[in-house]
Amino acid sequence: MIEITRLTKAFDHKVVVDNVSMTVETGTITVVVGTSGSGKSTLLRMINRLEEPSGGEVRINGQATSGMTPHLLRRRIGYAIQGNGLFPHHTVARNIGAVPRLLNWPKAQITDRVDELLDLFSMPPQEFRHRYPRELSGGQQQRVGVARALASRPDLLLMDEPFGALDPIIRHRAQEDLARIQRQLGSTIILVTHDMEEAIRLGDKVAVMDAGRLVQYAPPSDIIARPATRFVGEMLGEVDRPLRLLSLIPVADVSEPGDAPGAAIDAAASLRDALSACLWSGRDALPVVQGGRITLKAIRAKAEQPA
Ligand SMILES: Nc1ncnc2c1ncn2[C@@H]1O[C@H](COP(=O)(O)OP(=O)(O)OP(=O)(O)O)[C@@H](O)[C@H]1O
Repeated sequence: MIEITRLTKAFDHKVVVDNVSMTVETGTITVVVGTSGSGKSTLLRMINRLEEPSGGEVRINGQATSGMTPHLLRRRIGYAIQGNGLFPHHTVARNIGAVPRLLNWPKAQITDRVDELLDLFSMPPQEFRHRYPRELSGGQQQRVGVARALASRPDLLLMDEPFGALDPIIRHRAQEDLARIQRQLGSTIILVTHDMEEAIRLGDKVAVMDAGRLVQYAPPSDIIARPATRFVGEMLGEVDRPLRLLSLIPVADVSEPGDAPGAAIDAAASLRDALSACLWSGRDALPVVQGGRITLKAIRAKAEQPA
């Protein structure tokens, strides 16, 4: 568990992170979202002490980071940034193995870990292990950057706009990869972005920052249904709110017994996908692959503004 208590940072008397408190549960993804200059990166960089707090504290599994040696702290915390920060003259394997090497892991264990991570990121080790960063696409470089940050099985992974440089299609795939890998490894991740769509898609919890303050910290469905401030509402974009809400709910939650004509939809698909299929094929209900059906009426009820 990561406990952030009254964390504050001022640069030349200007407060850029203002009294932020939040608790991040082990094995979850927390996404910090806000406009440019709201203090997101500074908040993140105080967690691994790339910036020293002006006030407040961070505890990792009960231990205050202020009492740890910064470079030892940073070996326990993975850090992935936009543009991946890979060493250009080192192979993929050497890049991924950088921290385990610093920690003096035995060579065979490092090789196994590198191959395991490459497999996990769908990059066959035989093909990619010996390549240099320039011999990879932007999306592959980004995956290697994340694999490197995860290599030593850190207590925590901090990610600062990790997908910022990717085009929308690759970006979506990278987000799906990260969500899958996080579930598989049970990692604890704090990710910074200015993209609310990304925050809602990835976060178990979303932390919204406005001018240095944490204005809402809640699961995505709460953020959408009950934005705490006008600023949070603006970040969401009023028009898309029902669709965003539907994208968080699986078909399985509102399917019912009964039949419907035409192609079936998977129970794990979102209500947004189901709505899309209904509209596109002109149907009022769809059969569900695993049995039962999903109706337009049930989808609509879930998209209405909560009372
Ligand atoms: N080393 C520094 N010295 C002085 N001011 C700084 C320093 N680092 C950040 N700031 C200021 O602190 C404020 C918050 O910056 P920060 O990078 O945390 O915001 P951000 O929300 O991550 O923004 P962005 O999305 O643009 O990266 C900004 O006004 C920035 O200019």
